[in-house]
Amino acid sequence: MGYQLSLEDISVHLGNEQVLQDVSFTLNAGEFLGVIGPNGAGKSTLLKVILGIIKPNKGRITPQNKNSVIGYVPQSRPMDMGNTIAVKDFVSMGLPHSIRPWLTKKEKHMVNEIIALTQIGEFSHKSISELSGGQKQRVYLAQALARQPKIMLLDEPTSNLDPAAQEQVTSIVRDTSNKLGIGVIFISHDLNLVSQYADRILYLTKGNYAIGTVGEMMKSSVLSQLYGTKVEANADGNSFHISQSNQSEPISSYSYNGTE
Ligand SMILES: Nc1ncnc2c1ncn2[C@@H]1O[C@H](COP(=O)(O)OP(=O)(O)OP(=O)(O)O)[C@@H](O)[C@H]1O
Repeated sequence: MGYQLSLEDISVHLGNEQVLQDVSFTLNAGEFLGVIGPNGAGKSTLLKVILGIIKPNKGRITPQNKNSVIGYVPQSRPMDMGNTIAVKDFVSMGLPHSIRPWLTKKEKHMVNEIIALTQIGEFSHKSISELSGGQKQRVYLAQALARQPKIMLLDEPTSNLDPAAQEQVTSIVRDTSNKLGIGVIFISHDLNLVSQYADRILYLTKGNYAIGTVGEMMKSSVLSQLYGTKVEANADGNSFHISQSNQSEPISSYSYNGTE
């Protein structure tokens, strides 16, 4: 059946706010879960709870002691300007700790496989500071994969990237998840992007959430509950236009190629 991560009735209060309330879901092996929601909804808090950085006020995550199986990819940002480490060495730094200053044949083989999977071979001898934003994100992904994680948490890994690079990074994550059976939690502000790749979508708003396939999530009843106002979703072929009943302009429109 593979590795599963289960959250049961997770609630988190921060300051005076109820950020997460009774959130429950199971992430299956090889599943890609897209997490969307407005600013401050609790998306990063959810990842921090899974990472064990924030202790929930209520609820339980199983299995416990899971840090050795988690890979983490941060938000893309202009950084590493002075990072002169070669890409290949940077990826190798993700390997589980070893006191040896060299790589075994098996480790070298694994690093090469990951480099191929994340499509970073053509610049693997360059230094990090010479790469574009999209190339860097693939390198971070590769380093996280070197830990041989069972699940990957990605916190807006495609923000600040151009549309082509966003597509490339997300599709590589999808392929990797399929090939290695890794469960993925992928935070994004871009419903268009994640709905093309995700098996399920978790939509968070402060203190509320819904989870389901893209088709399930786009039902008027689900959206109305999340936005706290009546929302109409009209399906015309492969696209949806979501508009608030009292406004003429759609608040969100998107297309997707998924099937229900
Ligand atoms: N350490 C903290 N103490 C008090 N409140 C906090 C703390 N960390 C986060 N919060 C609050 O919790 C809420 C959720 O924050 P979180 O960063 O999880 O949201 P998010 O959905 O990831 O937002 P964004 O899309 O802006 O990244 C916000 O209202 C934030 O102000």
